[in-house]
Amino acid sequence: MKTMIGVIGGSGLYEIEGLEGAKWQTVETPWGPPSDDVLTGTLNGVKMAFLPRHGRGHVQSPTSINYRANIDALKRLGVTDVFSVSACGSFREEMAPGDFVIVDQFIDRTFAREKSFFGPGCVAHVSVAHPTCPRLGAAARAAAEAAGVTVHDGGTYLAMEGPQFSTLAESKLYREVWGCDVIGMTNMPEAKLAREAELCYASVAMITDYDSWHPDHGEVEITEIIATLMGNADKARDMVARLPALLGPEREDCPHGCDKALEYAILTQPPARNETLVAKLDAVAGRVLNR
Ligand SMILES: CSC[C@H]1O[C@H](OP(=O)(O)O)[C@H](O)[C@@H]1O
Ligand SMILES: Nc1ncnc2[nH]cnc12
Repeated sequence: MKTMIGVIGGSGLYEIEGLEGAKWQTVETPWGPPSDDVLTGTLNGVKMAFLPRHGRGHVQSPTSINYRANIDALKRLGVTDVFSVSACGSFREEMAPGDFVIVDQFIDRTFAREKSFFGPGCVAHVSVAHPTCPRLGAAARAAAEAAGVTVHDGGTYLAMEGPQFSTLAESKLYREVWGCDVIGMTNMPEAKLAREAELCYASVAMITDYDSWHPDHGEVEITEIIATLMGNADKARDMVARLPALLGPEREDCPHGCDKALEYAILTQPPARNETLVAKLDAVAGRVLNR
């Protein structure tokens, strides 16, 4: 099977460079419009698709992002492997602004978002015990290190609803009691939806600030975040450019089973399925619904 790398660019990363045959493609999905058109092309012989999570010009808030449409659009285009790149606050002294963290766990505190492609008439339960793909995480780490970034391997991402940053009490709770490492507003339900869509998913947290817990840094200042974001985005583009050589143009089945997540997940029996919902699931779950 051919590899197609999908990159979801977070705050500060609204385009990538160097794609051969680059074109912005409009993708229609049954879940509504994605955040923006998708930039497609080829890099080192590997197909690529880039989607700015908030849209070019930063139009969508963490709550208004149509996460289902974004994941569906990437799947519909043929993406096999998704790298999420996000601006995050840090709960760890050693995870400093400018560093990248390869996230491998999440605590989902979001509450105002559509969290599943499935529902009445087609019920499915996938495992998200290990919500990221170790194979992609290793590639992201190698690519970021080659780009000269300080990388931390593994970390728990607290996904908050936003758009306001956390209170001091929340920041301390997430850090001291829940043991989280980074905080952001967008990786949930994105990671859960990627799993439902049988896409391998890795999350790279680009640290911009120390949230509000750090005694020497005070509260989160958006001006500081933006300054750090610009440097981080350059490093992220360098990292992304190195991914095709690491993954290669041909792909085996995922050794961790991300691409078979729906194998036994759908509980609704064929005669009881809702035809309208099943039709909407053509890209996401066609592999198992049409067999
Ligand atoms: C730039 S400050 C907060 C904003 O940045 C992060 O976005 P993303 O995860 O897409 O990089 C964070 O989640 C908030 O949406
Ligand atoms: N401190 C923070 N909290 C939530 N999202 C963020 N994105 C960047 N910094 C953040």
